[in-house]
Amino acid sequence: MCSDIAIQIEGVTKDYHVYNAPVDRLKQSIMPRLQRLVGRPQRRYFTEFRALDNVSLTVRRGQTVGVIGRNGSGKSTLLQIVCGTLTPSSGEVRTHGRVAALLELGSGFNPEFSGRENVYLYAAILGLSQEEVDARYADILAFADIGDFIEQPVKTYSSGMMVRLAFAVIAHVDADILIIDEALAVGDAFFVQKCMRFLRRFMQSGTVLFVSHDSGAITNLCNHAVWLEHGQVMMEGEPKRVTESYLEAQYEANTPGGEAVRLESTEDDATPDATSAPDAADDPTVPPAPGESPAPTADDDFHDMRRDLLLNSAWRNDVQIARFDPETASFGEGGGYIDAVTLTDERNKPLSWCVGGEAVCLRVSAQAKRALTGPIIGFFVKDRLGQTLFGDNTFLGTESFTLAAGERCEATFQFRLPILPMGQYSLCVALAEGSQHDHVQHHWLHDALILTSHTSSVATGLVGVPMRHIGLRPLTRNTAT
Ligand SMILES: Nc1ncnc2c1ncn2[C@@H]1O[C@H](COP(=O)(O)OP(=O)(O)OP(=O)(O)O)[C@@H](O)[C@H]1O
Repeated sequence: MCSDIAIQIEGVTKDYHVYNAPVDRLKQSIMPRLQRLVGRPQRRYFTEFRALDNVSLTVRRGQTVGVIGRNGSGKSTLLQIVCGTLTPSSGEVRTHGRVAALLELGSGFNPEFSGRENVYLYAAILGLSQEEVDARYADILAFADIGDFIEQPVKTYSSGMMVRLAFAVIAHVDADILIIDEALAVGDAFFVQKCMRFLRRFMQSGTVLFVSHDSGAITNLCNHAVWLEHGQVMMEGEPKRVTESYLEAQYEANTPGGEAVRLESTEDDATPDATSAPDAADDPTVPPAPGESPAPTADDDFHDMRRDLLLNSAWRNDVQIARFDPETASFGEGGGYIDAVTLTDERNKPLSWCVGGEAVCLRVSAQAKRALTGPIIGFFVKDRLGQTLFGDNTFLGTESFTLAAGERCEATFQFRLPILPMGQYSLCVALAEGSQHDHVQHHWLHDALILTSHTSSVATGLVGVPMRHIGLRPLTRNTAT
C-alpha cells in the first residue's frame, strides 16, 4: 500500500442475517447441517439485509474524514469493519498504522474487569508494553478524571464514565489512526472541551475517521467528507459541498409536497407559564421569568426589533452561566494569575442566567506575581467543537499599562451577547504580557465559564446577531385584477 494511505477500503459489502424469530437463529445453527447429512436441500431461516454495498474509500495520512448519513445508512457498520470488530461479507480493508477506536459505549472493554485492568488490556491489544502503560498511567487517570472508580468493574460505570475512560485511553496510546463514532456528544462540557483540545492537536498530524449526524461538526473538523445512503457512497469530497448536498436531500425528504415550514408563533409558544419559575432571581437553575427583561442600558435603542416578542416567547435565548471554578484546566508562565471571572449585568450584578442579544459585562481580575509590563487580558468563547466564535482583549488602548508585583487589576468587556444556538459553550480567559502577536502567556484558563443555551430563536449559523431592523416591502404591485 502506498505510504501516503492510512485506510484503504475496497469494495466492502456487509450482509446481516435477519431472523424473524429467535428460534430461527437456533434452527439456522442446527438444521442446515442435518439437512446436508440426510441429503436434503439446505434451507435458510434468515433473510439478508445489505447494510453496506460495495463501498470503496481511501483515507490519506493526516486527513480527517467525516462520514455523514441518515440513521441506518451504514456508518457504524463501516467503522466497525475498519476497526476489525466486524468482518465484511466481501471486499477488503487495509490500515496502515496503530488504530484506536471510540465506537459504541463500552465496546473494547471487558465489563468484569476494573478500569485499571481495562486500560492495560486495551493498551496491550494495541501493542503497548506494560512499561509503556506504567509510564503514562497517571496521565490516563488524570484525563479520565473518574477518581476511585478506576478500581471498580467497568460494568458499574455510568455511560459518561465509560466515555471518559475510553477517550483517556485512546488519547494516550500513540495511535496513528483514530476512529470515532459520535461518542463526543456524551460527557460534561469540561470533558468535551478537553477531548476537542486533544482531537485538534491529534489532527495536526494523525488520521481521523469520524462519524456524525452533525453537519456542523463535519464541516468544522474534517477536510474530507463521505455521505452514505442505504449502504452506498452517495457523494464524497469537500466537507462543505458534501454536507450541503446531504442537508438539501434531508430537507427535500422531510418536506412532503414541498409544504412550507411553519414559522409563526402559536399561542402556547408565545406565553410560556411564568408561574413555573417563582424564585428565578435566586435560583441558579431557573431562568428569569418571561418579561423580566435585562435592565435597560444607555444603548438600548439598538436592540433587536423583535425584542419584546422574543423576550416573552419560548424562543428567548436563555443562557445559563456556571460559576467560575479557579481549578479549571490552565497553563502559563505564572508571572500573574487570574483569580476571578464573572459575567455581570451593566450594574455589576453577577449573572447566573442571561439572555442572548442583551448587554452584559465580562469582568476578569488578575494579580501580578512579578512586575508586568503591558499585561493583556483576553477572552474568547468556543462552541462544543472547540471552535472560536468570538472574543477580544485589552491590548489596543492600554499599551502603557503596567502592574507591580502583588498589584491587582480588573479587565471589563461590555458587549451585547450574541444569540447562541442551543448547546454548551466555553469561555476561556488569559493573562498575557507583550503584544497581540508576540507575548508570554502567564495564565490561560481553558473553561473559565461554561455557558449553556437552553432555548434559542437561532438554529442555524454559529451565533445570531440582534437584528435592529428587518423589512419586507413590495417593490412592484400587480394592479391588474
Ligand atoms: N447485527 C445486525 N443485524 C441485522 N441488521 C443490522 C445489524 N447491525 C446493523 N444492522 C442494520 O444495518 C443498517 C446499518 O446500520 P448502522 O448501525 O451501520 O447504521 P448507522 O448509519 O450507523 O445508523 P445510526 O446513525 O442510527 O447509528 C441498519 O438498517 C441496521 O438496522
